[in-house]
Amino acid sequence: MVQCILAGEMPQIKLRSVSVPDKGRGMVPSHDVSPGSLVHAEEPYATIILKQCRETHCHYCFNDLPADRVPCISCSIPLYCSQQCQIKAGGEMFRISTEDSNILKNLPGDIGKYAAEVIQYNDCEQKIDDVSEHKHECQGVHWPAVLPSEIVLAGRVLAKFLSKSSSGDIESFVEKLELSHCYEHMPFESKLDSHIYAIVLLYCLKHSYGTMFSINGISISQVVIIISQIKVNCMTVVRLKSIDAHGLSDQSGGFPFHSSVHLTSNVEQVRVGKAIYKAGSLFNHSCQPNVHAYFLSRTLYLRTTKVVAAGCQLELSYGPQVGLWDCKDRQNFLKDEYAFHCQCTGCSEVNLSDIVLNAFHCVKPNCSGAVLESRVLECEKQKIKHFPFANKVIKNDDIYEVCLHTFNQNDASIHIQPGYCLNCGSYSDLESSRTTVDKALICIKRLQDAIQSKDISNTSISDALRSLHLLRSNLHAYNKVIAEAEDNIAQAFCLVGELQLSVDHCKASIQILEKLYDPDDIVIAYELVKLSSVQLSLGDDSAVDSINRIGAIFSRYYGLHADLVFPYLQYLRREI
Ligand SMILES: C[S@@+](CC[C@H](N)C(=O)[O-])C[C@H]1O[C@@H](n2cnc3c(N)ncnc32)[C@H](O)[C@@H]1O
Repeated sequence: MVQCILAGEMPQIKLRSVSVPDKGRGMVPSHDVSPGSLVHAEEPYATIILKQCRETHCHYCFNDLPADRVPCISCSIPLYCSQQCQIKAGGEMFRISTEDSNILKNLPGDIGKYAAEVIQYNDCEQKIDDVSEHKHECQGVHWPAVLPSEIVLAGRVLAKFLSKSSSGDIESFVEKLELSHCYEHMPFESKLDSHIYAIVLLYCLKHSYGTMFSINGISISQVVIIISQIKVNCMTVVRLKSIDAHGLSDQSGGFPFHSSVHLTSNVEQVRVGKAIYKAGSLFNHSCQPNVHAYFLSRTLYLRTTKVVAAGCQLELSYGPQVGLWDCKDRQNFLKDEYAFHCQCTGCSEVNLSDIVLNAFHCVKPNCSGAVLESRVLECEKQKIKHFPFANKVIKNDDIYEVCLHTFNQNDASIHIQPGYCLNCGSYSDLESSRTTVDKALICIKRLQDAIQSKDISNTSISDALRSLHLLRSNLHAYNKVIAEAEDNIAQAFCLVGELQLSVDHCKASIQILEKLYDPDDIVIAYELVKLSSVQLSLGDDSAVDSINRIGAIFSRYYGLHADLVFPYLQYLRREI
C-alpha cells in the first residue's frame, strides 16, 4: 500500500466476490470500469524467491541485488538488497538477548558489521512487519535450499500458523485461509509427491519449532491441502527488463546506446518469485483477460485493460493467452499446472487467433482460408458448432475470410476434415507441407544461433530469407511461425547494420502479431519497443508514432507505474 500512495494511486473501485458457474468464486466490480483503472493492490501473504534468482535478486523485495548485498545474519544463505529487507525477512529473529547480541557484534568481518547494524535497528524499537519469512528456515540445516520452491512456500505459510496460533488447531487455520485447492483433480503421482513432501516439510519445521509441534495424520493431511492450495493460487512474480542487442540489460532507466553502434532493445520478462495473495487469489483465469497483473517490489497490482461492465467478471491470465498458444496448448497447460479445464470465452468461442496461429496455407495461392491439422481442428470444431451465426461476420471480418466455407454449412452438420481449407474446401497434402516447413525451420534455427553468438554471415541471412519464402507459401499468412521468422531476420539485419531491412521485417512480424493478439495488447508494445529502437537509430520520423503507441499501451497496462516498471520508457520519451 505504501508504494501505491507514493505513486499517487490507490484502487478506487469497489469489488464483490460472487459465485461463478463452473469456476467457483470470482470477482466483479460494482460499477462500470474504464480501461487502465487500478482495481486491486495487495501485499503478499507469503513469498519465495525462485532458485535461479537466488544470487541475482533480493530474497525479500525481489529487486535486483546491488554489489553490496546483505546476507542473512544467521545462515548467510538468503541475500538481501538492504538491511531493511534483511530485517523484514527475519521478522522477530533479531530480538535477541544482550549477551547474544555482544557475541554477534564481535563476529569477524561483514557478519559482525551487519549484526551490529541490525541490533542497533532493533534497539531503536522501530516498528517492523512481523513477517518472519525466513526465521524458521535458518536453524543450521539448509532444507529450504534443497526442497522445491513451492514446498518452501508452504513452509512459510505454516510458519505463520505456528507463530500466531495459540490453539494449535491446524484444521481451522487451513479453513480460514479460504483458498481453493485442486487435490481431487491432481494426478496420482502429484498426490503421492505432495504427501511425501508434506511429511518431509513437517520434519524440517519440527527441527525449528521442537516440541510445540506434532506430526500426525491430521497435520500431514492439512499440509497436503496447503500444498495443493499453493499449486492453484500462487502467482509468479515477474520483472520487466530491456535487453539490448548485445545482451546488456537496462537497470537504471538509462540506455547503453552509442550513436556508432546499432542496437535493438528487447523486452524480457524475468520470473523472480512465487507469492500467495489472499484476495488476489479470488480472480479467475481467462485466456482473453480484461485485467493485467504486475508487481512493484512484492506488491501485486491489478489493472483493467478493457471496459468492464458492472457485475461482469474481472479475469486475469494465469499464463496462457489467446495469441500466445492455440486453444489445445493452453488447455493442456492449465490442466497440468492448475488442474482445471478452462471455461473462458477464448476457449469456448471462435476467435481468429486460435484458427490461424498454427494453420497452413490453402493450395490455391489466392485463397486466404486456413487449413488445420487434426490436433487443432478437434478443438476448433467444438467452438465453431457453438458459435452463434449472427455474430460471425459482425464480430470479426477476418474470421469470415479464413472460414467462409465452414460458416456457410448448416451449423448442426458441420463436417470439416483435417487438410481441407476452411474457406474454399480445397484439399492440401499437409504431410508434404509439414516436411517443407520443418526443413525451412532448420535454417531459421541456424540464424537464431548465429544471432546468439553475434556471428552473422551473409549466407545465414540469405538462407533464412529463402526459408521465409517457403514458410510463407506453406503456412497461413497469420501463422505465428512466420512472425517469429520475420522477427529473427529483423534482428539479424539490425546486427549487421542493415537498419531499413530490419525495420521492414520487424513491421511484417508486428502485422501478424496484431492479428493474433489485440492490436493494443501489451505484447504489441513490447514488439514496438524493438521497432522504435531501430527507427531511432535510423533517424526515421515514424519512431514518434511507434513510441506514442508504446506509451498509450503501457499506460493502460501499468498506469502511473509505467515508468517504474519499465524505466526504458523514459529514454524513449526523451528521444521524441
Ligand atoms: C486462484 S483460484 C480462483 C478463485 C476460485 N474460483 C475460488 O473459488 O477460490 C483458481 C481456481 O479457480 C477455478 N478457475 C479459475 N479460472 C477458471 C477458468 N477459466 N475455467 C474454469 N475454472 C477456473 C479453478 O478451479 C482454479 O483452480
